[in-house]
Amino acid sequence: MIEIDQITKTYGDTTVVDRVSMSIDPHSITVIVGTSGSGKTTLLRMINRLVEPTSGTISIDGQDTRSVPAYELRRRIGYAIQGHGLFPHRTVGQNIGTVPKLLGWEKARTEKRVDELLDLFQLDPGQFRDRMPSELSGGQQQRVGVARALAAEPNILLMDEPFGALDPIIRAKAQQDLLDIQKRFGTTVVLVTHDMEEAILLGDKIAVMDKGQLLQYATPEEIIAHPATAFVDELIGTGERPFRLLSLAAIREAVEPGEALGDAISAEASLRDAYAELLWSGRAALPVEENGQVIGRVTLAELNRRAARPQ
Ligand SMILES: Nc1ncnc2c1ncn2[C@@H]1O[C@H](COP(=O)(O)OP(=O)(O)OP(=O)(O)O)[C@@H](O)[C@H]1O
Repeated sequence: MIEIDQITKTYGDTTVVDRVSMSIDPHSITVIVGTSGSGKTTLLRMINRLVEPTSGTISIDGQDTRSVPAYELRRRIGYAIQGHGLFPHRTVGQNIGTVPKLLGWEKARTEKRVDELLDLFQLDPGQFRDRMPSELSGGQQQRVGVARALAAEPNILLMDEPFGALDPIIRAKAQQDLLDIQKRFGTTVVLVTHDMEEAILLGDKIAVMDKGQLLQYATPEEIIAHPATAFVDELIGTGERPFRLLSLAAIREAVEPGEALGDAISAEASLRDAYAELLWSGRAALPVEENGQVIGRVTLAELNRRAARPQ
């Protein structure tokens, strides 16, 4: 559990983070979203003390972070940033092994971990371990950046616009990777983005910041249904609300018994995907398949119901 209590950062007369309090549950993904300059990065960096708070406290599992040397905190907490921040003159393997080396892991253990992470991110170790960062594509560099942040098996991973520089297809893949990895290791992830779509896709909880203040901290469903202020509403995009609700759930959750005509859709796709397919194909229902078997259908009527404002 990360407990942020009345945390404030001022530079001269300017308050960039203003008495923010929030509790972050372990094993969850929390997304901090807001416009440029709202204080997201500053808030994130106060968690690992890359930025020292002016006042307020942050504790991790009950321990005040000020009681731990900053360098030790930063070895314990993974940190990945936009543009990956890899060391240009070190190989991929050396980059990923940075923190294990600082922690004094034995060479064999570090090498094993490096190869394991490369495998996990679908980069063949034999092919990629000894390359320099400049010999990788942007998407590959970004994966190495996240692998490096995960190298010492941190319980907490901080990510600052990690997917900002990626094209839409690689970005969708990287987001899915993150969801899979988070599920597999149970890492507590705190991620900064200015993209509400990404926040809704990834976040168990979303923290909306504006001008240094935390306007709302709630589940995506709650934020879409009951935005705390006009600014939060604007950030969600009024015209997008029904589609955002539909994109939160998989088709599996709305399957009902019965038949439908035409090509089936995967139960893993989102309700938003089902809605698009229903409109595009002019059907009132789609067959739904899972593991190659039709398991029922999803109907336009049910999606209309689910896209309406929650009561
Ligand atoms: N070291 C610093 N000295 C003075 N002002 C700073 C410093 N670091 C950040 N700021 C100011 O604090 C405010 C918040 O910055 P921060 O980087 O936290 O915002 P952000 O929400 O992450 O923005 P972006 O999405 O553009 O990265 C900005 O107005 C910025 O200019």
